[in-house]
Amino acid sequence: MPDTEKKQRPVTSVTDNEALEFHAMGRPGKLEINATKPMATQRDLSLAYSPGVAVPVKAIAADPATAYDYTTRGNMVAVISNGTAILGLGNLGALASKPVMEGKSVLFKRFADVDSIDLEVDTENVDEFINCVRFLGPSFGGINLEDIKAPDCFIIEQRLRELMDIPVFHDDQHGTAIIAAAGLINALELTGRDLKTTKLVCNGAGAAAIACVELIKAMGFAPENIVLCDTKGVIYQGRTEGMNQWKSAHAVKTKARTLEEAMKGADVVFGLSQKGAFSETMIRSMADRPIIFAMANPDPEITPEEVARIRDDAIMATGRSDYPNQVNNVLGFPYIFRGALDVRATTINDAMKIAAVQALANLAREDVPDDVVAAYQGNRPRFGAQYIIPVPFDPRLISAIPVAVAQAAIDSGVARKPIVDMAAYARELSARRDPIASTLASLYERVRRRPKRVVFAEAEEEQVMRAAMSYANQQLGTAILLGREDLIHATAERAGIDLNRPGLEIVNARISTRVEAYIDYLYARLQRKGYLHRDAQRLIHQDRNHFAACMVALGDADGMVTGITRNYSTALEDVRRCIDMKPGHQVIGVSVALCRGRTVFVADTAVHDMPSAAELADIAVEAAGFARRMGYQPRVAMLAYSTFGHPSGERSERVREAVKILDKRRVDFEYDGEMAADVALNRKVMEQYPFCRLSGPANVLVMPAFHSASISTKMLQELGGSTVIGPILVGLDKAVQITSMGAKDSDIVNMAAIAAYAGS
Ligand SMILES: NC(=O)C1=CN([C@@H]2O[C@H](COP(=O)(O)OP(=O)(O)OC[C@H]3O[C@@H](n4cnc5c(N)ncnc54)[C@H](OP(=O)(O)O)[C@@H]3O)[C@@H](O)[C@H]2O)C=CC1
Ligand SMILES: CC(=O)C(=O)O
Ligand SMILES: [Mg+2]
Repeated sequence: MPDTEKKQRPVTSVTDNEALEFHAMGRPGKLEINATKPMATQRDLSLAYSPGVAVPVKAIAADPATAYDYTTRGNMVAVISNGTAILGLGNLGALASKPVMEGKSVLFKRFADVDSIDLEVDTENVDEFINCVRFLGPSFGGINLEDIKAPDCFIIEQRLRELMDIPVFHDDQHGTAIIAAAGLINALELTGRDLKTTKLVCNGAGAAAIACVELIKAMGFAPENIVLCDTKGVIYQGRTEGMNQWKSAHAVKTKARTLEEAMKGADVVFGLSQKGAFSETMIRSMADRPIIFAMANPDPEITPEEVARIRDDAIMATGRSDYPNQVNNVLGFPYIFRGALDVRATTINDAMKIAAVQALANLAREDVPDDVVAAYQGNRPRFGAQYIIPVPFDPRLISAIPVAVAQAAIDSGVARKPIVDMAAYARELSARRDPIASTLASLYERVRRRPKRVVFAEAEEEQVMRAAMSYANQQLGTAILLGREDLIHATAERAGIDLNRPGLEIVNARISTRVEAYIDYLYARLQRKGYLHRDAQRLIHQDRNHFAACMVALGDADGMVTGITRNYSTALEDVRRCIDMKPGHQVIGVSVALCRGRTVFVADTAVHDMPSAAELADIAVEAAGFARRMGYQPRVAMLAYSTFGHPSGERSERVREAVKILDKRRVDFEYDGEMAADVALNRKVMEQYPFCRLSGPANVLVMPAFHSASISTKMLQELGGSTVIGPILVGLDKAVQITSMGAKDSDIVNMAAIAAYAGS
């Protein structure tokens, strides 16, 4: 495969089954609603509901602006669709659009901390749709229209903008136009082209296409240099078939009648139409250094691999996250609404859109921070053909785009609550982003760049096999399936998994040529610990954990995952017989709990039952080191049931002692204790102890003993709605991870990736 083609290869792929299981697992769908105020006591209810609620009701009636102070309105956006143009899949109806709309809602939350709810309106009648939405203004700070077909979307958006006093923004139009324009500015710069003389063909003349063309014309593109095409071919002056007023506004004088004719010699082509609409002949006929944005989702008009096969001078972008240069409105809508909501804008106007375009284009020209380096395919992305637009995981987006949008809203007079200190606003925005998702993305990316051989010790189990397949599919390396071939094949057949694919390898311990080497290795380690040679033989022949751990110990695999069929401590004992701890380290378990945009590391959740003071200090050091490797500045709280001496007790005394040991060791991270969990996690409660040395709420919690660590993380997961990853084993000399019994395939893949990462 030529290098250019390799560079364009998608780096992740998911199967249809995985996609369905992802949506079905746990609570079906991708969203839930949580209360933000306590709802426990009679008093809480009296405040939240009758009679207390009457007070804000009257306040809002007297002054509607106070709705932003007393309700969710100011941070709440509705994602509304009728499903008439779902991605590039066409008109599949309101109900079928729900997964996409839920997806947009979670992206609002994930990227910009905007709360959002999806509303699917089951009508194709424009007036009915408008009448349904126009009365929803009091509920929301903004309306994000999505996947509504042209030309209905133009009428709907225009009328709703006139009827409502909050931003109404059709994402497929303006979101797409903003991102495409930013990418185009940069691609033109890279190819030395001038906006005024560049020739562009846009295939598609619907919502996204018309908005893109309008925006770039507003930015100075010459109207006569843009040719629009739709299913009937070129939109030329005088055409009557399949026309509407929005298409007519962009009709040009040209002899070209087909897309193929229009694309001859074109500098730029935008695809906002359908999968496969561009042929190799069309791409070949374009000018030198062509700019190709194939933006149809989920499958582009032409794939980067196809383009790379025929030209090596193209700048290529798609709407997908698994190729370089993702031109997708996900880079826009969360941040544009963030900025608009924060100044209580009445609308999102052209000045705000152009500010977003400039901010995005500029960001791609700056040096990228390290977390983007890891999250991007290949090496440090530098402004160039493979990097014309920031990646969605770029942590700078959350401050750069909303600030630009908010400033433009203020300057153009549509902000109801101008921001005075923009620098402070930018800092606040950065604090809204939790780094864990980009950290995990970087971790996966780093493994992808140096793929690893990970042995899945319990490959006869279905969820393990699924995880192994996903590991291979995501190009993280080779997944070694350890088990008996006949049983592995039987499990695969039952699960409908095709084992005949690259990246999967079966190792049968019974017939492996490495058995003797493993037995010798194990016997040498255990002979002075009461084990006979035949005990070592038995362990290697009969126990897959020992076999797998020896594979890792002797370099036949880079990492190992186990834990589904055996309890944690047994699996750990098996592994420890074969693998030592890293010199100068302690083996501990760290669990990563993600809850409502906040991440905390909890230790030791796996190894030490009743740690001594010295062991607690070691645990703090290991856990802080791990948090740092995951991209956090550790603030370690040494937890107890007491806080700074009250109430006193033997267990707390041990924690206090651990703090003194850390003092003596002069460690290079923040720590303090002993303290109760609320003091550690709640800034207000911590303020009652002004001498506390932590500069903010703790993000590393060292538990006084295994039982409290285990109980609290399990409660967080079951009752607190947290996602808990781990326990992740830290401090072993080789990369081994143990999942909990009953872990899901996605948990196992995470563990395999973490093992592979540690082994890199
Ligand atoms: N990357 C991104 O961020 C985004 C990508 N898109 C993608 O753009 C595409 C269009 O979406 P949207 O504008 O919302 O949908 P619309 O339904 O509003 O418009 C679709 C347009 O595409 C035209 N079209 C469809 N198939 C072809 C074809 N084979 N050749 C030429 N023209 C064709 C239609 O022509 P006609 O008018 O003759 O029916 C119509 O003009 C989708 O694939 C969508 O996924 C959309 C938004 C964002
Ligand atoms: C990305 C998007 O919104 C679309 O393809 O419709
Ligand atoms: Mg869309």
